[in-house]
Amino acid sequence: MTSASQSVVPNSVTGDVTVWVQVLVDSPGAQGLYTYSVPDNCVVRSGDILTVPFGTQLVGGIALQLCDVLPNDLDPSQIKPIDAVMRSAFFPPVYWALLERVATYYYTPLMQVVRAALPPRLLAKSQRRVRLLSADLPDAAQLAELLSPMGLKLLQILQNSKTGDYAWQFLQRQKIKGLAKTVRELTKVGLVETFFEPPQGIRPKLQQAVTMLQSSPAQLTDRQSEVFELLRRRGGEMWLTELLHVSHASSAVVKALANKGCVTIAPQEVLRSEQYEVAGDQAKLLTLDQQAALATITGLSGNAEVLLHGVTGSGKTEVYLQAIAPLLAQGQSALVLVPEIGLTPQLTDRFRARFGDRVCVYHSALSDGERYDTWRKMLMGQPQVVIGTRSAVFAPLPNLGLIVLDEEHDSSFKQDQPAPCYHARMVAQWRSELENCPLILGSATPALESWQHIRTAPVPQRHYLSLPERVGGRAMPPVKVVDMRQELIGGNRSMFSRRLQSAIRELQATGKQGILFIHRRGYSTHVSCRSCGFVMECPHCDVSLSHHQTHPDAMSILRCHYCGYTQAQPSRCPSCDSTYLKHFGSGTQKVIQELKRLFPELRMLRFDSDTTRTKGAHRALLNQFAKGEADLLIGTQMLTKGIDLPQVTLVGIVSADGVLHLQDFRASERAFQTLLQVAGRAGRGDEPGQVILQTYTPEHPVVEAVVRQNYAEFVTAELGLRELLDYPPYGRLILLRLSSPEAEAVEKGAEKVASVLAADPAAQYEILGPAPAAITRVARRYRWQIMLKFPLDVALQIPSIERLRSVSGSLVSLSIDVDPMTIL
Ligand SMILES: Nc1ncnc2c1ncn2[C@@H]1O[C@H](COP(=O)(O)OP(=O)(O)OP(=O)(O)O)[C@@H](O)[C@H]1O
Ligand SMILES: [Zn+2]
Ligand SMILES: [Zn+2]
Repeated sequence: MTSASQSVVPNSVTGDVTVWVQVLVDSPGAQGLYTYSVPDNCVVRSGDILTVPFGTQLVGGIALQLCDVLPNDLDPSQIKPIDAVMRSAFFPPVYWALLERVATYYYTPLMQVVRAALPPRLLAKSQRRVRLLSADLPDAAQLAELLSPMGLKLLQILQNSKTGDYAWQFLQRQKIKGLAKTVRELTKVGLVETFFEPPQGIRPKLQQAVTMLQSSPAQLTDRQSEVFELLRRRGGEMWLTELLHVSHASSAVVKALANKGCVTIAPQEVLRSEQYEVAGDQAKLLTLDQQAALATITGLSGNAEVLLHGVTGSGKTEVYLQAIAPLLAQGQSALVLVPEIGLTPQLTDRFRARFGDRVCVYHSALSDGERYDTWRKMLMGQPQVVIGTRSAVFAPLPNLGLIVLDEEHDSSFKQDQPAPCYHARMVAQWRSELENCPLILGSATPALESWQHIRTAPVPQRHYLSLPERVGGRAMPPVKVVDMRQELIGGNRSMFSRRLQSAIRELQATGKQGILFIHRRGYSTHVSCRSCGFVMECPHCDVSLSHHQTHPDAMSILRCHYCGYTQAQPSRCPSCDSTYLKHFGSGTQKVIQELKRLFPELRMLRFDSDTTRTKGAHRALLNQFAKGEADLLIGTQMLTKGIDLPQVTLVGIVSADGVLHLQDFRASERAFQTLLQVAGRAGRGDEPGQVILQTYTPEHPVVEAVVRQNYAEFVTAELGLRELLDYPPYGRLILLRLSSPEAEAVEKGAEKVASVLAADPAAQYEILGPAPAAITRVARRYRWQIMLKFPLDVALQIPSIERLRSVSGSLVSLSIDVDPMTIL
């Protein structure tokens, strides 16, 4: 594939030079680019959305590249013309350059990247229609002279349409010879145009609107002038339903106004978006550290990268807000990326309070219709702030002035599957280069990669900015470690230490609130037989089943967190028939049951992916908690981030061990980040906070680092270990994942792929594996992997994927993960 960035050449058809266009075709059968010719009367630019003939169909496509020489293996007589230009200059050229870069770096076909970037079904099922442009046609004699017989026939058909338009497929059935040519003929003389109708379900939503036409019409009835007056006071335009509702008038009254020529009633596009209501808010007086950071950021011009390293509660968000405000005033837009939807409500509220409806939210939990509308709003080019998760890094914002990645260390910025397995931080770096705008990476616990990237290379465009203290001189909450082995020795068999219990009791007494962090959702992590040791496992995956039980009398359910398999818990051990099945480990549900037993009065809210599945559930739960409707918020990973509630004085970590003992070279880094983030939720208001961290391994270096809350110290030690092993950020990785329903096929396939990799003369990598994945079977597929370790500063070059796929065998699927984050 060739680069689209060099191809902003408008089609200048002069003389007999034929112009060819290379098109990215949106059809499941399409691979790579296809060449079409551009008909004489047609102007194509790269970035246009086209329809092209493909096989027996007409499909959507995107013009990537224009050329005036045909690749020499192609026969000009075999090349078909494009059918029509549906939308001109839909995408700016730098946008294409970005998508191409993603495709190349992540070894993914460009069309797949396009699909990841575009809202769903934008091209896929769009329907092409033809419409009459004007009702006043020239007279019959003139038309007969102007048009071919087929042209006349088409015109007649369209005139018979009530709406003046017909679907292409309908017209094809009307026996018009050379429909495409005929439509072009009519287009050329300005009688018709073709357009894309968005797919069903995501077409623009229309609603009747009433618009005032005169300022003070005479001769109205009392009722009519009342309604008219109301409309005028509301700015002269209202939705019909709203006007009827507010004025208590009947639609006959409004119709009468329309008949008298005072108003029009016409359908208008409603842009669907999440409903919200927030009070306005003003810029805060910055602390000295914030001021210094903001001064650097606003002083940047063009491409630059900033690491904003601010401890939890140091006011990073306020810096983003004040950095964005002047951009909007200058007509530029900003993109703010956040890791998870769970923490967007509070953040989006803050942005909306400051910038009102110039804020758009874009994430995968929106309905297709909402996503489509948000896209349209973005493309309209008004200065705006888009807040979104990972995929919003592709938001087509014209005139981008700044990109912010909040909580940049978070692993949910990386897409694990499907391809492209991109990291939004990487894509944001490219985008800021291509758009020539600054990028801010914000975190209390920066990723080692980001820290190393900014700190080591003394490049003028990279800035390290620090906010070492909390706003308002608030203290960081002290972290108290409780050794759970000592508790056991002291006779406490509960999962709550005496210290945590008394802290919870104190919460209740003083009316404060607390957050309890548990590593796992569900009830317990696994179920096994005390008599024979049998562990209940998923029949489709090599993992143990988790036990779920919503309340003590509810049925016990076993669930696989990898494939969703669910079964009732048997009453006897399937292996030895004993009745001694026991639950091990504690999930959110078990913690809640235990707390209910210890503190019958305690009001609790559970916040994990089980309770936040429905739309708006995050916001509802957080609102309830913020309003003081519960004493304790109990949840998983999700509540480590972003929650900013001044009344929270206690954070309890029920067991740090689950986070500490993961088997991956990033385990320590992740554990440190998670624990420090969750600790940071305490003491953000006027009352000081405290953190109680329970563990069986208090001497673990990560626990010690969390107690000292010293990022730099932790990072220095951790970087030393990484350097010894050439792991990132001292080397780079590509993970090849193979899977198959056949155990033997995947093992053989992995070995063959590894031997091709080893035989590559250009190889600059070290091969680790092939080896079975840590979880060797998921959803009935056996999994193997091969890790390639590259030194820094060499290109991540591997043999072609087609080659690797061809040797891996037909039963095996192979995917490539560049810079993998999870290696399970
Ligand atoms: N200059 C300021 N004056 C007064 N209050 C401020 C100021 N800056 C921020 N705040 C408030 O301090 C609180 C913490 O700020 P913010 O949430 O932005 O911190 P943060 O650094 O993003 O924290 P975290 O990383 O923990 O999410 C917020 O309630 C915010 O409104
Ligand atoms: Zn048993
Ligand atoms: Zn399973």
